[in-house]
Amino acid sequence: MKKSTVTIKNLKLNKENTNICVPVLEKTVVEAIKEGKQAGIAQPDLMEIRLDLLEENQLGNAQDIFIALRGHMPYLPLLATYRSQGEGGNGKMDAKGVFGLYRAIDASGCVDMVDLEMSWDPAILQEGLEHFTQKGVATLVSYHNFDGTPTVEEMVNQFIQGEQMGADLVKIAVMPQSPKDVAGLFAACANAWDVLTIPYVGISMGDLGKITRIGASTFGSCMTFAAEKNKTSAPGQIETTKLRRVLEILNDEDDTP
Ligand SMILES: O=C1C[C@@](O)(C(=O)O)C[C@@H](O)[C@@H]1O
Repeated sequence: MKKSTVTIKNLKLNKENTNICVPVLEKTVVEAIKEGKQAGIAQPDLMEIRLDLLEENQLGNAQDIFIALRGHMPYLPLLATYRSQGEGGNGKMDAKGVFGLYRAIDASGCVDMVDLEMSWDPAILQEGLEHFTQKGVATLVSYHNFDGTPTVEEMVNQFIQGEQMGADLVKIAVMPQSPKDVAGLFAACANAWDVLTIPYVGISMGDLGKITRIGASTFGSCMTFAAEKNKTSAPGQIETTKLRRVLEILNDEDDTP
């Protein structure tokens, strides 16, 4: 059953609310715990642990990051992401390996959401979606293109595909080559507003696309990725506290003179 709002703890993910997600990008479990606690001070709405950036010998203990951060910030939803090299990350494992890693980490009981790439082997992607749905872990199906921006129609189709696969949320992050591409991403989100039931995330990356990290709230994108100072996981990310301020100005109904 498709839901228009995904609720995790006090967080509501839907097109009426834009939430700030801050990624943790460290090489070791110890550093990731330290950085996660530090990033939590700016009070993001969600935290993403980028497992693909951990050194390989750290992956066996990756669940300790989730356990420690849950203990430190019990209210904060945690997203597990292993971004493959093909989609702009550092991950070398195939979909089967990533599914296994997510399952191992989920044994901690501290994972609220997992990122599954649309480019995964379809059978494993389906298995992953069913497995985590059954476990009550939210599934975010994602598509990234660091080279360019597909047509509006293609992006809308990707949103629709994510919903049809049975994901709880769907995300696309694309690279603009022109202002027209940025407008295209906004157009795809505006269309998703009408045709999609599940919550969605749309990002146009780089300096050119920065406006989409702010304008997300106007176009129904339920999540925008921010960064700790000098710790961006993708080009164009804005610092958490600065982004929060801008979103507050945009969303403050009493602020119009
Ligand atoms: O998918 C995304 C979005 C992102 O690529 C961005 O552009 O903000 C950043 C990644 O950490 C995250 O997994």
